[in-house]
Amino acid sequence: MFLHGTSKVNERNHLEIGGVDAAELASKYGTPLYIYDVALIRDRARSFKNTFEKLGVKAQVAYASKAFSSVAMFQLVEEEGLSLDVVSGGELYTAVTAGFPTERIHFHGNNKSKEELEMAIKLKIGCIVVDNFHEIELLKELAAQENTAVPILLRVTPGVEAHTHDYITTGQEDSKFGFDLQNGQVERAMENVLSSSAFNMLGYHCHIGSQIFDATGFVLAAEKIFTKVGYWRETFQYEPKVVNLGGGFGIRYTEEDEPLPATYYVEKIVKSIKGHVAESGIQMPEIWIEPGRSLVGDAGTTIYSIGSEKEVPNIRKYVSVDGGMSDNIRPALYQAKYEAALANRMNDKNDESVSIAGKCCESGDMLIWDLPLPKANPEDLLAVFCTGAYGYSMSNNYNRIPRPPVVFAENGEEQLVIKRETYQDLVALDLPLKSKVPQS
Ligand SMILES: Cc1ncc(COP(=O)(O)O)c(C=O)c1O
Ligand SMILES: N[C@@H](CCCC[NH3+])C(=O)O
Repeated sequence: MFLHGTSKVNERNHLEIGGVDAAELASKYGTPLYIYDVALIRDRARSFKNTFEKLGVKAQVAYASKAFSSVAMFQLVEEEGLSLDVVSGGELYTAVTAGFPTERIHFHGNNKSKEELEMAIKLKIGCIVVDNFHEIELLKELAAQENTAVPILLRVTPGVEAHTHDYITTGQEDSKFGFDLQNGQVERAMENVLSSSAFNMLGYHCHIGSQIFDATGFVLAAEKIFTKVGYWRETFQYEPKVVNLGGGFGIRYTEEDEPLPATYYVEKIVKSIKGHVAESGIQMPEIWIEPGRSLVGDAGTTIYSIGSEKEVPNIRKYVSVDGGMSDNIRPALYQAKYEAALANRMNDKNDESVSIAGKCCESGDMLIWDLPLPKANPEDLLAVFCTGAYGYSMSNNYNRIPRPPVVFAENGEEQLVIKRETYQDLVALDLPLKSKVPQS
């Protein structure tokens, strides 16, 4: 078992996060429950920011809010001086509700609606990351309507294969995202955008994928963009003020994962871009990045109660918990692996190997296969580590299971930042049937 950030085992043999006893939080708020180690999030944020500062590079670190978005989370991001990447009207609305400075918001997405774009323009957000030709046309219309020039980055697909799960790689040539670097799409987009008063083109964006464990892909993506920068300058008399290399920095879910510190990625990216800048003779652009998982992933822990068990003789023992793919779809979607321990019996000896089943009506709702664990009893608590990214944000109401609450813990204090959904919430949008069975 390995613990992250401020997590430790306290004198009661319980898991403690941010100085707060996780078992006590479970009894106060019920299970399942997500707990975030706020100090760890701050630490990660500062590490990205400070490295850029030390290297003397103008930068923006934008939290990719799809990893975990909530009003309190966005306020924490604002406190730490990061920018914010949103991908939908809903994330944008949450940011506004949190009072997040709109000029530090960047808007992504491969199919933003006209309404979403209008909302973003009216809010005067920092930039829209333009993904495709349809979006260029929508933005022209809206810019004219609002009588403004929209700050944009062009999302470029660099043709770089990130070594990660197929569903979370995005920079390869065959991708739904962005303008292809290889086949003239970027030039067509630039021609269009640079000749229009609707846009203030800040530069280029690319994102090669997620849960990546080396800097090579980022360096390669920068190289692919900069190979063309000279040509673009000649053709369009255009130099980027910003180069955004996206997110995707990997974290340690299990002992097999070997993540690199934020400093390493940032140093490699900055070194590579400085080299290209010197070679091409352009002004040093600002460097932007968009970490999501690496800011919040290992700061989150989910606490479940143990329930039923089933022994399949000579094959395996299933132990079920009171959540599952409704609060963590990653094992089912990406075969993602997690570590876990009994939160109320942390240092007890492991007696057996069990497989942790969720409570959803799906055979594929398995959270962890073959987990070494002490013999668990109903009402013991299972802590699944590293659920801070794409856990709550991808949670759902399958089987009409209410979403769990979220608690922030820091310096021995806790605060509830998202309430547990209720059964009333589940039916709040439902309307009764109008029609009646025809009478014969
Ligand atoms: C455009 C973009 N930026 C940033 C991210 C954040 O990625 P991660 O959470 O892996 O850092 C994503 C998600 O993969 C993304 O699609
Ligand atoms: N949701 C994914 C990552 C994709 C992020 C969005 N581009 C995960 O849980 O790993």
